[in-house]
Amino acid sequence: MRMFNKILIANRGEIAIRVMRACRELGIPSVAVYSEADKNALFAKYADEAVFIGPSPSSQSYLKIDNIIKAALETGAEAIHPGYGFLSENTVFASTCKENGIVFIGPPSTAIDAMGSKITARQTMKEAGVPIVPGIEEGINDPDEAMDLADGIGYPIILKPAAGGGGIGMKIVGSREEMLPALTSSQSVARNAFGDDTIYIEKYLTEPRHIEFQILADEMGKTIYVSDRECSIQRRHQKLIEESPSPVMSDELRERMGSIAVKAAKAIGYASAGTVEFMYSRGDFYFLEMNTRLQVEHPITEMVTGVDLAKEQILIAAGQPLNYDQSDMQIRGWAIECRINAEDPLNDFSPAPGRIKGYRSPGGPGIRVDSGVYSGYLIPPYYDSLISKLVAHGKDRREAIARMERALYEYIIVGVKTNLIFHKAVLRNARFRSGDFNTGFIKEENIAEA
Ligand SMILES: Nc1ncc2cc(-c3cccc4ccccc34)c(N3CC[C@@H](N)C3)nc2n1
Ligand SMILES: [Ca+2]
Repeated sequence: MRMFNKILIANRGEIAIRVMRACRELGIPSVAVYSEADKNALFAKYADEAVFIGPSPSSQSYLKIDNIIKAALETGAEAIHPGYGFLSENTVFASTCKENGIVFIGPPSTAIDAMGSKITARQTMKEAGVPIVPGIEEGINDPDEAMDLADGIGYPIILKPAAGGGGIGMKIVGSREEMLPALTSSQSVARNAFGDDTIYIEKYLTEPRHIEFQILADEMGKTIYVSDRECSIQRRHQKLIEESPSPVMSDELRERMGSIAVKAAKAIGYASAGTVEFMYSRGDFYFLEMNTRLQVEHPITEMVTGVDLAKEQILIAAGQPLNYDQSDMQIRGWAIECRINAEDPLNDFSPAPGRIKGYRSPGGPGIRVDSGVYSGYLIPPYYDSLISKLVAHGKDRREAIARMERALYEYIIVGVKTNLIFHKAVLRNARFRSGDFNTGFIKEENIAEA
């Protein structure tokens, strides 16, 4: 088993520090890459080495494959961890690493490709026996054909761009009469957003829950599910509060969904950490998509299982067999994560960068804060507005909620607007506390007026 001499983290902020912590615990030196705007950032100071890779805009720094490869070659880093976002699901980057003799800490690029297009993903899952939402597998372009297919599926249906994600260009269609205008508008949105107006149709599930399964797979094909996560508290497809396990989960359902998630991963020859997303509605669940990267919300899985997912990714990439069997995955207690963003709740939650003048993060029993900021830090406007992930673990959901509320009130961030007030409002909301919610929660509960 080869262990890397040095790992370069091709990311920034909290996730860069998270991966550097795993490196440090494994005794592996880390290399940070930073842009102009991040020259004073915590992650650049935390690493053993730091390399400047370009101007502030992501397109000239964190997305610039050549600059990152050059930094790895110059520092002699044998492996690169991409984190999430940026190049983490970019197959050209994964292949370029390989061509330069650098290990990409993540799945084989063939697995990333398999999940890249929603249509091929659906077809692959269907063949693997993974339940997918009733619909059609190939894209449609002919309106008349679309009308007949929609009749076959039964309204309401939802139109989805094949090349897209994050809900862009999706249209819910309630009846035959609405079909044509909806198809035309969905196609034009898809053409503008993705340069590809291929649309496919699915049966519309009314306000499903978003439940996802963390997967770990080694390079010999051994694959396990680690824990389930409930991610239904979202605004415009941005997750805000996640928890593990899901309030609707039972041992039986977990075994059923987990085994399907493992089947999905095996069908594409997956290796590393990955997440299979499902939509859950009235006891039925359907494959939504697979994320071929470590996700923002991975800490809640770590808190209830004790598995260090970033470390496991590194060991897997070094060719090690999985340290765990499925029977080792036991969920202990409950964990909740709140994404603390620098955004203005009174201005439609738009990003609100600026300088943090006062900062004190919460602590005490069951609290974990994964943050990339400090007092005096200037939050740049070029990247996402994530300040930190506040995670609370308790012996059960009630204690996890009580600890999260305590931590939210302890959290001091002065000088920038944040969504702390929004999280406080959700945590005290009766429907949230009952666990009986779905992806329609934010709209229905009008939390935004917190
Ligand atoms: N057939 C069918 N029925 C209902 C759906 C409802 C949503 C949806 C809509 C709104 C918020 C969501 C949050 C998490 C998961 C799904 C959603 C949905 N999404 C939203 C973006 C993309 N991840 C898939 N697809 C759906 N597909
Ligand atoms: Ca995805």
